Amino acid sequence: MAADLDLAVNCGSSSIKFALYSTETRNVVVSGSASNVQGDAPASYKFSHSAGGKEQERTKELEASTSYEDVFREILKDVTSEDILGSEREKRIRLVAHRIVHGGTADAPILIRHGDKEEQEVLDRMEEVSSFAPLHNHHAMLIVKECLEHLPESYSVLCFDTLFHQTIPQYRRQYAISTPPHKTPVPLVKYGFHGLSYANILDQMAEELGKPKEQVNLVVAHLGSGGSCCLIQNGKSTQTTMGVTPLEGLPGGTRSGTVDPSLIFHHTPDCSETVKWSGRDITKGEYVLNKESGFKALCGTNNFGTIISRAYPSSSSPDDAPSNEEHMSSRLTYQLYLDHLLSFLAPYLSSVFSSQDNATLDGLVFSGGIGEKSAQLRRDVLEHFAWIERLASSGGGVDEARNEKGEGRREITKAGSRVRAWVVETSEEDEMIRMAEEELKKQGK
Ligand SMILES: Nc1ncnc2c1ncn2[C@@H]1O[C@H](COP(=O)(O)OP(=O)(O)O)[C@@H](O)[C@H]1O
Ligand SMILES: CC(=O)OP(=O)(O)O
Ligand SMILES: [Mg+2]
Repeated sequence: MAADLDLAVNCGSSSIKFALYSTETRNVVVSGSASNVQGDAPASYKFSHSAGGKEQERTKELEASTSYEDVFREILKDVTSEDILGSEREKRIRLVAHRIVHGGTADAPILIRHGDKEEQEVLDRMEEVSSFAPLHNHHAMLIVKECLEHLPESYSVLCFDTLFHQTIPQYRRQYAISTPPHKTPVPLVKYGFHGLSYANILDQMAEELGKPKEQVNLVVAHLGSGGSCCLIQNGKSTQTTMGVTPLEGLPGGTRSGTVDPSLIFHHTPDCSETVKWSGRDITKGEYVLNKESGFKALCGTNNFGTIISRAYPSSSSPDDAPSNEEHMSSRLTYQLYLDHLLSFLAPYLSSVFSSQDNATLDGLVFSGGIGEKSAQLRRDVLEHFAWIERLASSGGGVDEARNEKGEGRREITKAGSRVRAWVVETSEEDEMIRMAEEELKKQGK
């Protein structure tokens, strides 16, 4: 049997999402995710696959100390087992599309296969970039190596989050800081991340609106363990909140987001010292800002669902009532997050409305784990922009029923709204497979 499946592997900071696609139909054959990877609780994964016309689900809880690459090894073994892929097992995999958060200066995806003469050079180049996405790149590259070695017949395609943001103008990429005296692995400018997600959301919204991508204007909030916002004008990224690394912008589960840069020298005066994290050295400053900050530092948990339920406890379940301390710290975390989010969304919306060539806002999109699941956050954001509807006497604003109850991709504002808002379930995996297949074709493989 010829290789008839493509695998997408999305290494997030706390999750590994994966999907196997049929090369012929692009239908998803297996899809799943691991959560709590490298977290405090033991990692677990689940996936579903169709067998004999029926959807079947498997789940597995792993030991607390399981490393990132061991979580992936378990998943690969399970997903390619004989009862799922038949006797050909992993030989059926034609290519693996990998999400690599930081691509450095790469301006296209990179396609490699075990034994290619460029293999080591690509791995070395990517390792150099690793410290610019400390929660992501190193782990993702370990998984690339694992796939190169254990799936030697398959191509690996590195799909970079940074590619989508190459259209951001130079004056927004540049930081107002002197050039360092030493050579850095990549120029110290804004790169931006979550690009695979933004590209997928743009595709979905163009389809939803029945418009060519080149005419679509969106303000997108991708809110997961790490969150960012993106301004998309005429189908191109023109601004985003993350920077030279994924630390800038919004706070996340364990990330500080933007803080006064001087803060770290007072908080952790020895910040250039290194600490071991996940088998490698990172500076203490980066460790504090990436792993000991964010929601976790503010209120003790990095789960935004828990934060909302503690900040706004329901009177119908008094048994689950949070302690006063949990309630107060969660409320503060929620208010801080909402405030930071609004401080990025407001200027993005105003950029669209004040544009000289195309001032139509097609949508304010909520996506990522938090954006897709938190109706309250979406409502609070939209209520902040209700003055636009009042000024225009549009009668628009949030549609409570669709915001609270709906499923999947949907508009959550009333007819006539000037700020039309949508929930879009992003699929970085779909975008990676599209990108990887295009690259394979381009290279005539
Ligand atoms: N019911 C919920 N309400 C709000 N946020 C939630 C809920 N369930 C999960 N989340 C948040 O979604 C995040 C995961 O989002 P996701 O986009 O999958 O993350 P990743 O950054 O790992 O790709 C979790 O860290 C959690 O904070
Ligand atoms: C770039 C980034 O923060 O990715 P994720 O949200 O998947 O961790
Ligand atoms: Mg993610």
